[in-house]
Amino acid sequence: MDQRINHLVNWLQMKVKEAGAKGALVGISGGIDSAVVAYLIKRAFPDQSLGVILPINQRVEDQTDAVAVVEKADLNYVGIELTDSYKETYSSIEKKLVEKGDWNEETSQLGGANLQARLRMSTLYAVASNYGYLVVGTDNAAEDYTGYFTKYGDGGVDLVPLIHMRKEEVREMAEYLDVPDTVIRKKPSAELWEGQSDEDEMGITYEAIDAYLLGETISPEDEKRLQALHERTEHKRQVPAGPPKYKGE
Ligand SMILES: Nc1ncnc2c1ncn2[C@@H]1O[C@H](COP(=O)(O)OP(=O)(O)OC[C@H]2O[C@@H]([n+]3cccc(C(=O)O)c3)[C@H](O)[C@@H]2O)[C@@H](O)[C@H]1O
Ligand SMILES: Nc1ncnc2c1ncn2[C@@H]1O[C@H](COP(=O)(O)OP(=O)(O)OP(=O)(O)O)[C@@H](O)[C@H]1O
Ligand SMILES: [Mg+2]
Repeated sequence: MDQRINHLVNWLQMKVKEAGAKGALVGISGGIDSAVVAYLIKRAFPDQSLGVILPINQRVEDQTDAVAVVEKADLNYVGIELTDSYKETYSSIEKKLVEKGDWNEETSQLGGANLQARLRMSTLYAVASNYGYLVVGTDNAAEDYTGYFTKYGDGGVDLVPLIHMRKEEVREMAEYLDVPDTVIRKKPSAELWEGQSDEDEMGITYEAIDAYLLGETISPEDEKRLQALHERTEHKRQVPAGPPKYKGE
């Protein structure tokens, strides 16, 4: 495990150097993926790394866990409360679209959730530019395969060190790094609305996704679900599409 961690730490150092940047930061949610990245950037850049805690209607337990992570990782950190900014932006959008008679109540929960992720992304880039740091993402192999992230939200980052790691491998690394127990045992959640759970929303367990990624056989229903998620989100793993170059005249 030490070698695997060193491999990621060396890679982070190389990419930051290549970019001419000074260090790296990550958004800290109180969840396991960002906790592992917190420990990795601390190892890679002991004096040039930052954890950024960005609460939006966040449960107190998760904020406590986020602080426990940065303190245990000995990572420099800053907290920026985004609840009011989010509420103001969301309600301005809602007000105008209601006035226009175009407001779609059905898509509003997901629209609001993705706005939260994109507001965090914009904030992380503003903070990163202040320090001359790169923004490190937390997507793992299971989230990447299923497209379970917000395009240009939590998916809008510079580097993705965990991209080849199954959720189970993230957990193993978290245990090895001594991430706080409550964070390791917590049910994975994007926390974008009350009671949200990754597995409930995806309609498949991480265990099944991990097994599939390992080449093992999973139930036909799970495989069908996984393929549907993967295909539907292919656009998120690509650069934005443009038309073929016009060759006339
Ligand atoms: N074929 C296509 N080609 C090009 N673009 C396409 C497209 N289909 C949709 N789009 C665009 O993509 C948008 C949909 O993608 P997107 O905006 O990402 O939204 P969407 O995939 O609908 O929702 C994001 C999902 O990720 C989850 N999430 C978000 C954030 C964090 C976490 C977490 O685990 O912490 C999880 C969230 O709960 C939700 O299930 C559409 O509104 C459209 O603009
Ligand atoms: N309150 C928050 N403050 C700062 N960053 C956040 C916050 N909420 C989410 N993020 C960022 O969005 C990323 C995506 O969230 P996601 O839920 O997938 O990861 P996680 O919370 O670290 O782990 P888990 O998937 O097990 O919940 C987080 O890793 C973090 O970088
Ligand atoms: Mg989470």
